[in-house]
Amino acid sequence: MGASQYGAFLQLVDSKCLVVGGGTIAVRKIQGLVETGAHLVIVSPELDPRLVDVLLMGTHTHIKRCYEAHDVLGMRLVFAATNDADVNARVAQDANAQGILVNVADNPSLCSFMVPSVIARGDVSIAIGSAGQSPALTRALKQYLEPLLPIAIGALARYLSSLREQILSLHLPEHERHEWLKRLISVEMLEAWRQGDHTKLEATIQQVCNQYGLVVAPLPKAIDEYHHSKQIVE
Ligand SMILES: C[C@@]1(CC(=O)O)C2=NC(=C\c3[nH]c(c(CCC(=O)O)c3CC(=O)O)Cc3[nH]c(c(CC(=O)O)c3CCC(=O)O)/C=C3\N/C(=C\2)[C@@H](CCC(=O)O)[C@]3(C)CC(=O)O)/[C@H]1CCC(=O)O
Ligand SMILES: NC(=O)c1ccc[n+]([C@@H]2O[C@H](COP(=O)([O-])OP(=O)(O)OC[C@H]3O[C@@H](n4cnc5c(N)ncnc54)[C@H](O)[C@@H]3O)[C@@H](O)[C@H]2O)c1
Repeated sequence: MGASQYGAFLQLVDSKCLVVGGGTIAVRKIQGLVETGAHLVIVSPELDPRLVDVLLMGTHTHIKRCYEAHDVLGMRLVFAATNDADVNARVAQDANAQGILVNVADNPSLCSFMVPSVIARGDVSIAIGSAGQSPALTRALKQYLEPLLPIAIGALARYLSSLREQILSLHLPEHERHEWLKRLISVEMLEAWRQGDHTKLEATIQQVCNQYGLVVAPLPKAIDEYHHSKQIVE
């Protein structure tokens, strides 16, 4: 079955994003934004104390007043998260008039994008959504899937990325290159690695790399980190 909404991961470094409102829901949206490198402008007469640390980072701004139409100008994304439905609807209208993507916390029909539930492990993440049908289901699904994604999967991605760079630098014919890169990891290897058995992954990587005379770094530290993170989680 196809999806009614289009999934995408946004690159927001140095982009200005507006959050209208400074309560519980604004805090949640902001927590998901701070690590992206976006510059946040928060317009709200009141501010949840949890946002004090965010402002101390020095790259974000708080404008202590009610929303005004010009606040949306120059923004990449806009979040309407006040507890006033009329204000949220106005924010949506103003953002739409400027062609800016807008998220409206209390009205899915006014959203031009919805915020997914995210399982994040460094650069590896899973985003889950229900097109606004049931945020509670979305959140439960995240909790259900979370144990499947070890914390060290981010480190494994970095390891595979360095191998991939080496392979790309060999300038092999496209078909051969793709075959190689696909052989480096599979569902079976991932599952074994997740269970703490890294031999399959190690053997395949060695075999593939030896074939082309590539020097492989010793066993990915990711494996050690995996055991370590497992101990922390358990
Ligand atoms: C995923 C997550 C991301 C985030 O917000 O960061 C998110 N909602 C989360 C939790 C959550 N939200 C609500 C509950 C109570 C249970 C329930 O209502 O089911 C719970 C569960 C809880 O809190 O446990 C209430 C709620 N939510 C919306 C409305 C308005 C409406 O539907 O009319 C109301 C009713 C307010 C009221 O009752 O008046 C609307 C939206 N919420 C969305 C996202 C978008 C659709 C996502 C999707 O496609 O599923 C959308 C459309 C717009 C948006 O906000 O982007 C985050 C989980 C984060 C995490 O933990 O991982
Ligand atoms: N999307 C979701 O996941 C979700 C979940 C629960 C609730 N909601 C909805 O989100 C909305 C916000 O909920 P909340 O718990 O954060 O509310 P809240 O009362 O904690 O915060 C509201 C914030 O809006 C600010 N505000 C009010 N009028 C404003 C204006 N004119 N301009 C700028 N800021 C203004 C207030 O100062 C306050 O900081 C509610 O409508 C709620 O129903 C959404």
